[in-house]
Amino acid sequence: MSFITVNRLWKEYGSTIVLENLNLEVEQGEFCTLVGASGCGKSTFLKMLLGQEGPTRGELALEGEEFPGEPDRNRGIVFQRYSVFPHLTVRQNVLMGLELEQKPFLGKLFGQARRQALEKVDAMIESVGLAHATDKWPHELSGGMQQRLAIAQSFIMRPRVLLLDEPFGALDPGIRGDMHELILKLWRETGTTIFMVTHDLQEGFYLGTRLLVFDKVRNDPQQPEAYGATITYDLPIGETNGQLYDSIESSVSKTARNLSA
Ligand SMILES: Nc1ncnc2c1ncn2[C@@H]1O[C@H](COP(=O)(O)OP(=O)(O)OP(=O)(O)O)[C@@H](O)[C@H]1O
Repeated sequence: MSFITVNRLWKEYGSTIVLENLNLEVEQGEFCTLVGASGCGKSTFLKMLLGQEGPTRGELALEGEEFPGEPDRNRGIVFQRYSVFPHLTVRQNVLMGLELEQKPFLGKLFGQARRQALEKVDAMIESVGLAHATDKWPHELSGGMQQRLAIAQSFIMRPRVLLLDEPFGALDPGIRGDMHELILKLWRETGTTIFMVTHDLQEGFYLGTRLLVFDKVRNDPQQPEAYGATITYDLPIGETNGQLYDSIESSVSKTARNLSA
């Protein structure tokens, strides 16, 4: 049995078909990168993995069990725009998840439990390279630092599945390189299964162990909502040649032009 099974999965909103007939088996610890034209349903797929959206038809299973219909601590997400709490310091932002997990009603830890939690928090802050900024507020941090904080917030909860929705899309190229090394380090250390959406095919090839291309095989210009996207390529990284790269890029660009026409 695979860790994650996606079997004949469809997602529709009213008469709009967003995703059609997705089939996928993912093992624990894989790093899947998702690329595709804007509007092809990549974020919708992440929302289904998170439990924010349910399938219209088909099966989505975690270790053979139906995916929980609500987000839970097994699954974390990092968005492109910083999702940290502006009224909490770096340390408080990372501590918050542990406090809510252990004290769901009070949201506060005391004494020994708090000291133990803070040890973990400080180790995580160090691990993402923010040790010098522990007591700073989010507005005092650069974009890259805020994303480091969002990543720390997610990893401290030790999610089994981590969803990254264009997490580096708003960052400068130089900073993106540093973030790539950070995410690869944390992924190797934790063995978390990652799904990451990116618009950058090169980033997808560099980071993932597996590249999933979401694309529309059929497109009716008169009725763009009549057909959904599906997974047109599922490539183990390292076995891809330049010709295939060019053909993915041209197919995704063609769909992007159709969708924005
Ligand atoms: N709640 C909703 N109700 C109706 N339509 C929706 C809803 N959520 C998403 N959609 C539609 O589903 C399609 C896919 O959107 P989605 O955001 O998943 O695409 P995407 O591939 O992630 O795009 P991008 O790369 O621009 O973020 C879009 O046409 C969008 O309008």
